[in-house]
Amino acid sequence: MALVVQKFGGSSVKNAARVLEAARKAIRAKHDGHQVMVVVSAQGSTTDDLIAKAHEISTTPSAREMDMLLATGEQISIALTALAIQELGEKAISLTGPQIGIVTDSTHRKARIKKIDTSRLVEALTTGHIVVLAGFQGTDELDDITTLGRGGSDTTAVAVAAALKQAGYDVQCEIFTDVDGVYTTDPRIVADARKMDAISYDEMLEMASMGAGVMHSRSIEFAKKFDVPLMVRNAQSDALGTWIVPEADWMTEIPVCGAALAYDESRLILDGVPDRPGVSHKIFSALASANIAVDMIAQSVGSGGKATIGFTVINSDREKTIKTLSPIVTELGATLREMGKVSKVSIVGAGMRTVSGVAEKMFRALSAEKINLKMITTGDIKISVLIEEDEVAEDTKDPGGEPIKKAHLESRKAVRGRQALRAIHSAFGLSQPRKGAGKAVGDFLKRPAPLVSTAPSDRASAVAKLEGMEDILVSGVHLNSDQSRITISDLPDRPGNCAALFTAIAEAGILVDMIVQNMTGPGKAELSFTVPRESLPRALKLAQDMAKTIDPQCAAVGDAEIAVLYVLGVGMRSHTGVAKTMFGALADRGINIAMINTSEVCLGVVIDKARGEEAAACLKDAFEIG
Ligand SMILES: Nc1ncnc2c1ncn2[C@@H]1O[C@H](COP(=O)(O)OP(=O)(O)O)[C@@H](O)[C@H]1O
Ligand SMILES: N[C@@H](CC(=O)OP(=O)(O)O)C(=O)O
Repeated sequence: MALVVQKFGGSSVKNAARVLEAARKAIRAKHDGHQVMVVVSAQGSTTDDLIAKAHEISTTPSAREMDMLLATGEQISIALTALAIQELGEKAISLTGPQIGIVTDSTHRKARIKKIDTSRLVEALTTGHIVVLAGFQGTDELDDITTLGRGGSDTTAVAVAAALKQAGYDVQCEIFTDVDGVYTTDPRIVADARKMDAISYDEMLEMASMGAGVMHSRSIEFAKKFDVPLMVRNAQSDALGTWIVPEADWMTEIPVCGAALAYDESRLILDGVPDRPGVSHKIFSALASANIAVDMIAQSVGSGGKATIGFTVINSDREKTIKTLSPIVTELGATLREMGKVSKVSIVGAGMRTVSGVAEKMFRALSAEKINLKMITTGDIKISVLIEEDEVAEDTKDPGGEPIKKAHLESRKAVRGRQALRAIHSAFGLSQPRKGAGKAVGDFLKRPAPLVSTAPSDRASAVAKLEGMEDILVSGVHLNSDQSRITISDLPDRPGNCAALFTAIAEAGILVDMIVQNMTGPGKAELSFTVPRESLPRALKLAQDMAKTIDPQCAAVGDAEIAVLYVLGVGMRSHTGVAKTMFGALADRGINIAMINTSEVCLGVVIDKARGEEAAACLKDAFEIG
């Protein structure tokens, strides 16, 4: 007998008929001989509607009261779902997050889970109930209600599954939604997006944090950390969905597995920043302390002792970011400006680590659509570009006349972003299946299952293990001293430059690692990228020739004296403390950061080669890695 945790998203409980369908699925799993837990979200667009209600009263509602309000959405769903199960003849009990003891920190509206007490759940399961738990909510140490951030019910489901796995249950977690699984990209935007059989934890983590709204990125952190098998599937069919599993060799054969669009980010630019050690730390540690996760960071190399730092934050953090940075901007004698509406398009794939020409293919596809890249950053297994949007509102009516989430309506306004997503999806042939997926999924499922043990003593030790379950997980620090960097400054801000340059580099068979492009002034961009040191002379010559062709004003310079330092783990970007610790440790030793890359599985910085070993050692100390 296994324990099945089924999560039904807002779309899957949006009305009575859907609630009854969800109830039937839960009952079927019970009749198949499993113990069943159901985690539900608020119905349809309820959370959006509640937010709108609050805004009718206050433009700046307090986060604590918002949590009190938003948690009610899920409370309605659990009662209705439990009633539906009872109506269909099975035993069910509904429970809120606070009732079962999901304890979080006090960061209202994006609280992190600190621990889960499984005793009430175990008791209800043991007495034969289908337990219906409210997603997205918990309670802090003051007993105040908290919520986990938009889409947070996935995180509740996987966290509870992880906790019950620690308590000895053979757990499987199913995320029911309104699509058949995880697609190569949002199927609402790209008609030939393909459902994947399987995707790795890291790939899904990046896809989710880059905008694939089908999963909440933090839920994947739990799944990876606690080895919870996860399947995303359709609430209205019995078809198998997509398994999210550990990385396997076949996944790296194709460089890109998916693409994502995010349209809820703001881009901020800091001009005239003094180019000296500790400045990045000052800026990003202030943001981290305010719990603001910075996404793309592009820091130009700088001239005359001044650098430009561009970065993005989600729109809801925009005002807080400006407020937090204002005193620092004054102190540094810098200026802070904003760019208009932007979209971010990203490609993700574990194979990207080793295959060359990926960036080139992406840039070429975008150039063919005459899409201008305002900012570029790369991560271990992803590349993101920022695109300026025209301020055009598209049709915002839902075709089915059903209540629709604001996020889905917003996506329709990202006209250039959607165009870019389609171009990239087609360039990488993503509608074609990845080889080897079927067999690999089969192998994964043959893993031995843990024995069920619910003895009270085991439960106590399991609860102890869960203390700090959402703490940062840094698994390693890696130094690469074999890279060199090329910087092209004064690039005219127009489509096609990056495509031309990286085509030449890819044709020469040179593997590009980090890429950062930033706007440095009106109509001017600066592009930096790293290549293996032995390829520097060839890559530099190509870059210089290309720079001259693009504009005689453009100059390319090479720097062989760099080292690239990576901090690896999960949740590297969204746990703001990682960047803070990293920049802080380097700043304390007066080590200057020349380039920064962020992603969920890796934070990378370029530093002076002479200080590489020392920097690696200080980061190992800072993260307590032996
Ligand atoms: N790569 C992707 N694969 C599948 N769905 C995606 C992807 N990217 C975005 N989506 C969108 O995510 C939606 C499901 O998420 P959401 O509306 O939050 O569902 P739920 O209410 O079930 O939590 C899908 O309808 C789809 O439009
Ligand atoms: N109701 C919350 C939490 C959630 O996870 O919703 P869904 O599973 O429908 O994305 C929200 O809308 O953010």
